Amino acid sequence: MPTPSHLKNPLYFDFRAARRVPESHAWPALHDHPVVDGGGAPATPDAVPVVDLREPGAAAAAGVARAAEQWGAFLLTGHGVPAELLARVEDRIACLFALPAADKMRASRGPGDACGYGSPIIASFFSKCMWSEGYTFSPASLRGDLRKLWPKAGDDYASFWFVRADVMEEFHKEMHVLAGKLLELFLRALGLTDEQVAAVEEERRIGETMTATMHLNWYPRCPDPRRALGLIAHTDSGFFTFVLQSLVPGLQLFRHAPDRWVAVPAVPGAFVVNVGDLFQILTNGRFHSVYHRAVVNRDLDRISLGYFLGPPPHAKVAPLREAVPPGRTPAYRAVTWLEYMGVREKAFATGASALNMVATAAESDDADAAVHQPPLVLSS
Ligand SMILES: C=C1C[C@]23C[C@@]1(O)CC[C@H]2[C@@]12CCC[C@@](C)(C(=O)O1)[C@H]2[C@@H]3C(=O)O
Ligand SMILES: O=C(O)CCC(=O)C(=O)O
Ligand SMILES: [Fe+2]
Repeated sequence: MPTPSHLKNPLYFDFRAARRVPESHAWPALHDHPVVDGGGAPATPDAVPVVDLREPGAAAAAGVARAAEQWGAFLLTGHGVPAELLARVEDRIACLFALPAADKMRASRGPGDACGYGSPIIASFFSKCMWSEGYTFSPASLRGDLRKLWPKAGDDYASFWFVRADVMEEFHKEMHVLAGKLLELFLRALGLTDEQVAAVEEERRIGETMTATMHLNWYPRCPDPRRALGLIAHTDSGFFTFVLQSLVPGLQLFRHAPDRWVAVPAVPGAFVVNVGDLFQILTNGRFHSVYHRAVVNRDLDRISLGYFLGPPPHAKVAPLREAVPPGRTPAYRAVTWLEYMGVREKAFATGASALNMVATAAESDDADAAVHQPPLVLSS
């Protein structure tokens, strides 16, 4: 039988055909820290915090404050996005990744592009490859992008994404509203009163201008999961991220004292919320971004969706006045998201902390980015 053409494409690593993990995909130092279960009884040291949006305002705000200060992440339940919609979204994602390689490659993310198919941006900073594929897109322009990528949608691809873009659009609508609610809750969690929340929005227009980007991950089952890595340890760079993980767990959060990876349980219908670096800056370091990674599985494919919220790329983000203690200088200088991405790229090259690089001189000694992250020793 002739080899299907996509398997001859040297740019495409065919995870399905792999019987072992080649050197190109084998990561050193994956097991330097133990992995513990984050699904234990609430309030035990390793239990990932849960915030239920059905709780009365003050209780939810207190839960968010605790989680964002101590973990930089939490499981969000009671958020109101229908389980049935989430199931359709997961189904759409699975269909996308099941497309023939040639179709996926057609959407390849080129160097310098923010959106497209392939490995995420962070992969380019490492010489090893990750055991995953991804697709990044802006939900605001999804239909147009799909039309460009797959112009034949509607006939050849009739059963595929384009005709079902409505599912992702419906999801985006729900998430956009939820993101606004969560932003407000985060501000209340910082201790801002209703009036201060309104004044911050009036002055900074954070909620009004917040942008959303979606990144879908596919982690194919892997013949030797102890040697491979689905997604390298990182912090998300924006304000905050909603992660929807399938029923196959794989997301791990890094925790100190003692250093360990906490495996986030797969809770049906829940989102994981990650605090990102720009939110650490906005909150003057009160809420901290979370270092996390995704591991792979021997028997099961895993998919996840990241819904990333952040400022418009050229808007300056500086610590909120209300978050800076009286008489102190802000802990970080103002940066745009684009500028910060550049700083992070340099930080990856030198093993430095990007957050420390944008800390103000007066505060950089106690800016706590490095405290929450293990050194980046994985590049080889
Ligand atoms: C909005 C974004 C955040 C992200 C870069 C991006 O422009 C789109 C993809 C996102 C992602 C997903 C995987 C991990 C990550 C570090 C990456 O390389 O691409 C994040 C980026 C981020 O949070 O900086
Ligand atoms: O797959 C996951 O659970 C995490 C994904 C993630 O961290 C990301 O897309 O930034
Ligand atoms: Fe992430």
